[in-house]
Parts: sequence; C-alpha cells; structure tokens
Amino acid sequence: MSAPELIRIVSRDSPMALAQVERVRAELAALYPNTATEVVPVRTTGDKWLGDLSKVEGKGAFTKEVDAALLAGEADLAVHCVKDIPADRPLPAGTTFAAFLERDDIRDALVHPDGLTLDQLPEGTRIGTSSVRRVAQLASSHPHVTCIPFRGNANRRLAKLAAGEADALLLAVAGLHRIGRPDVISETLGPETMCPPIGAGVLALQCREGDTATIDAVGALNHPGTFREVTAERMFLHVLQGHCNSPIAGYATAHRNGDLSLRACVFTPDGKTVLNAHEWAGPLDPATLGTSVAVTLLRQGARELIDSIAH
Ligand SMILES: NCc1[nH]cc(CCC(=O)O)c1CC(=O)O
Repeated sequence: MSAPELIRIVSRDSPMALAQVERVRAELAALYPNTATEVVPVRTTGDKWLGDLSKVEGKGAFTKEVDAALLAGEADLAVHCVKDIPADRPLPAGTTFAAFLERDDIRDALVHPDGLTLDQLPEGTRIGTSSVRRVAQLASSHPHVTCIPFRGNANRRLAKLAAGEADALLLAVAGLHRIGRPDVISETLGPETMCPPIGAGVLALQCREGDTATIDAVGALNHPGTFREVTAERMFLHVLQGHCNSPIAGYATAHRNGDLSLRACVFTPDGKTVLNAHEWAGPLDPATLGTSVAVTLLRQGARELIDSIAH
C-alpha cells in the first residue's frame, strides 16, 4: 500500500495529548518508514475554560477546535481520547473514525500524597474531581469523603494537589502513564469500585471522510477487539442520550472466544440510586449489545433519572 508522504496530526496541546500523538507517530513510523508526520497542536475550549464545563458547551469542549482544524484541511488526522468525544450525536459532519488503537488500562487511580488507599481516607478528605461519574460513585461507596471541583489537565491537577488545594485526586491510570507519572498512584481502583467512563483508555484516529489515502493508511493501526468494545460502549451512550451532568459509566470487554460483554451503570448524583446492567453478546454485533444494555437501563428508569438531573 502506498501511504501519504506526509500526515499532519492535530490534537489538544496538553502534555497528555501530545504524548498520545507521539504514540500514533511511532506506530505510523513503524508501518510506513517513508511517511513523515507533523504535529499541529490546538488549544481547546475545555483547556482554556477552567470553570464548570456545563457552562460552556460541555460536550465537545475538548474536541471542537481539533475537529475544526481537521475539517479546514490544516491537518489530516485528529487524535482524540474516545472518552472526550460526545456519543449522543454523530461525529462532526465530514469526519469519520479511521481506527481505534489498542486499549490501555481502563481503571481510575487514587492519588494520595501519603499513599493512603480509598478505604483508609479519613473523614472529610477533600478529593479533587469535577467528574459527575466519580463524584456519584464516591458518594455511594465512601460518603465520608468530600469531592471538590477540580479542573485542568492532569499535570495541572497534580500541581494543585501538591500545592494543597485538595487532599487526594482521582485520575485515569492510562493518563498518568501517558504523562510519565504512574509513580503518584496510591491505589488502582477496580471497575467494581469505580466504574470507568465510556471509551476509557482508548485513542481514536479521526480523518476527513473523503481522504481515503489517509483513512486507508491509518486504518492499519486499528485494533479489532478495541473497535468492538468502543462500538458497543458508544452505541450504549448514544441510545441512553445522557447530558454532561449525568453520571454514566460502563465498559465492554472483548473476550478471547469472540464474545463481547458490556456492563453499564447510571447513578443519581448523590449515588443513592444505582441502575446496573450486564449483558453478553455472542453472535450479536457490538452495536446491538450497546443498544440492548441501554434499553435494559431505560426500562429500569434511566430516562427519568437522567432527565431529573439539572443541566
Ligand atoms: N477528561 C480528560 C481525560 N480524557 C481522557 C483521560 C484519560 C485517558 C483515557 O481514558 O484515554 C483524561 C484524564 C482523566 O480523566 O484522568
């Protein structure tokens, strides 16, 4: 296959996002030694605005400017965390997913300067997180700790923690590895303790729809098992139609025998109500599994629960 001579890659300009781009460049260089790559960093609304995300355009705050650069032809490939790509609406018109890279760790980690675990945290511990998903699950499992709003990229959050603005943080394990700081992890939380977000630990490669040369080239980086997992998870979120304040979590697992399972939860913000579903698909396609799990939660009252949360 003849790959393009040059692929310009656009992404957020945070240290984590730039590390993600370096992974993509390395994978492309290994496959296509004659293809040059260039990085086009972009600062997104989500990076500039450090207040409540629902006050700006909560959805797409980390992807909008990146997608605009792709569509304007300033770059050929956008690299996104799947977790940051809205699933309740289609991708921006004119763009398409070309690949999902092999999934990293999907778990969240507790970052506590003295190495305490979640169960060891004293009453009143201030956990810096603005994630409604993390807040709801902590309120349910560890009601004696307090979540305080905390935004900014992972490096900035670690700096704010070091400055004493919180006592501990919850951050994604994958992200901490990407910024070279797995050393700060005091406890890795299993999905039964802290259910991960849709798309956790996966990088999406997005191209312009008509750019078949780039789509074909970067498509070789796709990981089929990850593709199936992400397809099920994003269809689940699409059918559920949450908003930026609805605590929703879930993850699919592609098993070695070809089966796919999807476990998902919807919470009230106070964590007092938890809706849960876990289903398997054998011969079913991933999108059908995602739809089925969403419908199961809707039957349990997820629609009323989500709509009753202010947004
Ligand atoms: N909201 C920012 C964001 N988007 C993706 C990740 C983690 C890496 C990933 O899941 O791909 C993070 C940081 C975090 O939540 O700790």
